[in-house]
Amino acid sequence: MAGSGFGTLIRLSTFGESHGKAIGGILEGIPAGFTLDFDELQKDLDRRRPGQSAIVTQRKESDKVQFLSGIFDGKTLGTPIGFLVENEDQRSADYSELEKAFRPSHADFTYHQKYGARDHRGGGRSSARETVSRVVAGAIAKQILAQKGIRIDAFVDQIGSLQWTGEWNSGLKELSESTVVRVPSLELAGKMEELIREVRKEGDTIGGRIRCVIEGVPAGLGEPVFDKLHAELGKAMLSINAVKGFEIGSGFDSITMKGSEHNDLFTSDGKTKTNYSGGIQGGISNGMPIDFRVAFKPVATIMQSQETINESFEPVSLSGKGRHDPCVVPRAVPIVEAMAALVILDYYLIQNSYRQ
Ligand SMILES: Cc1cc2nc3c(=O)[nH]c(=O)nc-3n(C[C@H](O)[C@H](O)[C@H](O)COP(=O)(O)O)c2cc1C
Ligand SMILES: C=C(O[C@@H]1CC(C(=O)O)=C[C@@H](OP(=O)(O)O)[C@H]1O)C(=O)O
Repeated sequence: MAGSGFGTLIRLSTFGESHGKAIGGILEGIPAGFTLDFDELQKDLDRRRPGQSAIVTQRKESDKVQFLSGIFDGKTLGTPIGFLVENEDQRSADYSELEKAFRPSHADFTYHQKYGARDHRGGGRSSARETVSRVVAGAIAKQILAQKGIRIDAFVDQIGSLQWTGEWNSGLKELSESTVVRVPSLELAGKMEELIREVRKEGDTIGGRIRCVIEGVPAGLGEPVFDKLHAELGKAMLSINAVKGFEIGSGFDSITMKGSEHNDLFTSDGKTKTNYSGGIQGGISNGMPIDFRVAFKPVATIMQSQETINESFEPVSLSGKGRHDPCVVPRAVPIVEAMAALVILDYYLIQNSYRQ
């Protein structure tokens, strides 16, 4: 069945439900002979892990990855890399009401309509628990890209109406990662954390935005016309749970600009003075930083009573149970980086296949 695999030369397939035995994946196309840094990989998993701070879901998972194939003596073999991460802290009884009723705006209703059968425990396959596999695969891709001088930095730049308006440079990454929210400002981090705590106290949720900057990408990556680089990045980002928007470069602000303001004028080294294109023109990277933003909704499970319907479409009221994120963006930062890394490595290898 379509839907659980992503990519062309670098191809990730994932499996698993939130309250099943394990989550895992098969990653194909990783070149042979690459020495993996397993501590670095675990760091990315820890950045995504539930229970990492007081402002995220309190489900406690160790998220230790077990590699089953494709790696020998710490080096990739070029064969499929099979891996899994066990689920350790499911509390499935919290979800018994969801066997028959649907949470408004989660995926309970649509999974039921599509398959006529679903694992209602913790949202089953629709839970963002699945993204642990993306982070394992993306961390491997990110390490390979780093060796080629390509770095991927995502960070939170908005929660609710609190927005970071500073100038990004990769030197800010350490600062942003030192805050639980993952925003590059200590002052704003405090305000954002406070906002998330308040929202959680009200039993509610709030949305936010992640910006991602990819530096060191050579000109030439991207496959027009249907597989444009920004189209693939857009698909990768929109496949992440709770994502509602993707903007590259000037994005929706371009609507009100004139060509004379918006054109990125060349400099003598083939770069451009401005980067409204966000590093991609005609679906092909132009050598400038790739720069995009991803909008996340306030997620569905709220600890307040709401009217909904059951499987017979009768009205029932439902109040969220279980352990949930009041705001998902701090934990989504490594997921955005992982999906970006899978796309860039895939397109890098495709581009190399054109060259002798
Ligand atoms: C890191 C992360 C954590 C999430 N945690 C929750 C959560 O605790 N509760 C919840 O209702 N949704 C959560 N979501 C969102 C749901 O997985 C998502 O809304 C659901 O699958 C429906 O899909 P859609 O919102 O993309 O349409 C999370 C998403 C991400 C990226
Ligand atoms: C467990 C994780 O996050 C989960 C994402 C999620 C959801 O609905 O997306 C709902 C909550 O868990 P459950 O699936 O048990 O309801 C979160 O705790 C994780 O990211 O590892």
